[in-house]
Amino acid sequence: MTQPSPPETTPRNFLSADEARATILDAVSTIVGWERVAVRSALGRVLALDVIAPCNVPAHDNSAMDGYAVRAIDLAASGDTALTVVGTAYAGRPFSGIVGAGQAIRIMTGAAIPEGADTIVVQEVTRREDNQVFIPAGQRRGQNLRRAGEDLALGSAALSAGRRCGPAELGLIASLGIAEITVCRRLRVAFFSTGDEIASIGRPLAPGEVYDSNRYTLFGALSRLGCDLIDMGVIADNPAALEAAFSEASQAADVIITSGGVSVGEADFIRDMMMRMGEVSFWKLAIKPGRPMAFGRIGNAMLFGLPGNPVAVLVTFYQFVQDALLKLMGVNPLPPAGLFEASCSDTIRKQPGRCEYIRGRLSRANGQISVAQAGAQGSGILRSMSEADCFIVLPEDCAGVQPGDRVLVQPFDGLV
Ligand SMILES: Nc1nc2c(c(=O)[nH]1)N[C@H]1C(S)=C(S)[C@@H](COP(=O)(O)OP(=O)(O)OC[C@H]3O[C@@H](n4cnc5c(N)ncnc54)[C@H](O)[C@@H]3O)O[C@H]1N2
Ligand code: MOO
Repeated sequence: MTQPSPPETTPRNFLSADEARATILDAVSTIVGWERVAVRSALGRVLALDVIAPCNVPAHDNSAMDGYAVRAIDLAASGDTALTVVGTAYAGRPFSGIVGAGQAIRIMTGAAIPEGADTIVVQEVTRREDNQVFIPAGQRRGQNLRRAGEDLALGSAALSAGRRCGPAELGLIASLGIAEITVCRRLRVAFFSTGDEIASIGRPLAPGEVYDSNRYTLFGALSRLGCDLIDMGVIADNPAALEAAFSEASQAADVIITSGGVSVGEADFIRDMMMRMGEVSFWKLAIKPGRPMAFGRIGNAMLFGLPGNPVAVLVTFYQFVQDALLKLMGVNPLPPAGLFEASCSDTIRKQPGRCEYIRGRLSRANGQISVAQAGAQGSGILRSMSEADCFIVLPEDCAGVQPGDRVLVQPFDGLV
């Protein structure tokens, strides 16, 4: 990996979301290491090598329809042509003879095209009388055939290295008869929460404490990416404990993600410790929520110090960390941001100068997609994050939104 060299920022020089994203992506490169896994275990994994087709798919020319396999040369230009049906071809049980002049074969979808035939006539347009079938004029030579290799040709790259396997990829690999493939090793991510006020679940809260939710949102986000997780719990604002945690994390993991203690407040231990142990820059981002963030490395591990506020954790994770993790995991190209435009049904007040990620809900009426705010937008309010199904992304220069204005929307879920 190249050394990260994030730009310096001052309170007057906030880093834009695009600059932060570009700096982070420049600083990370794919981890080294791969393993062989069975096809099903490849779900969510990233291909380390191209998958080269060891055979044609389909393996043989076959029929796309139930009907009759005929020779186009036998068919009259006008009127019906009577052909003699001399056999049947089923999927998996081919007709082994040759289709001669004036002959036809009854054929089922998926059955191999018998030798001699070059055209499939769908059964609905034909008329059958005993062993004779009448074919109307107007058939096209080669119609309703699926050619050998038309999906995947022998020797071609069926999938490229860098592709993350979803359901379609598993099916594609299986269609080639491949049982095991080579994928990048899993990314190891260590994460912990910081702060004296943060309590682990399972015990009553002492005065001034809050339950640790960040470790659970991060657990969810990281698990969905298929990372190997090293959950290091809650680390108190104590130099010795923090040093031990950062040291252990940097040796065990490719990436360290923390929450809390990156702003200018009382948690200076964490900032000092990050600075002392690694090359870390503290950024003020021109975004809301998620303004303070630390980025750099400790030893060989990349470090993302996310802000403590629970929604700020998720915003910074999805806007900056997730693509970096995907790049480290070997994903290439990275998925598009998935932004589209919708009509906003709310008034949203906003100052220019920072990009805001508003929790929104999409709806559809009369063929129009519109979006509304999903409730209170404070950066500690997880409830609206859970009720939202998208971010409304208001760019830096936006000075507010009126009902009916077009806004950019980033949906949380893709279809596949
Ligand atoms: N004078 C300034 N104060 C603050 C600024 C600033 O620029 N100047 N930025 C504000 C913003 S914006 C954020 S975000 C926070 C981030 O600060 P920290 O990263 O140092 O986070 P903490 O102070 O530790 O915590 C903030 C908030 O979040 C709660 N928290 C922390 N960890 C968890 C957890 N694991 N689970 C649930 N809740 C958590 C914590 O109790 C605080 O309420 O700073 C602002 N202040
Ligand atoms: O920017 Mo802070 O991350 O709003 O809460």
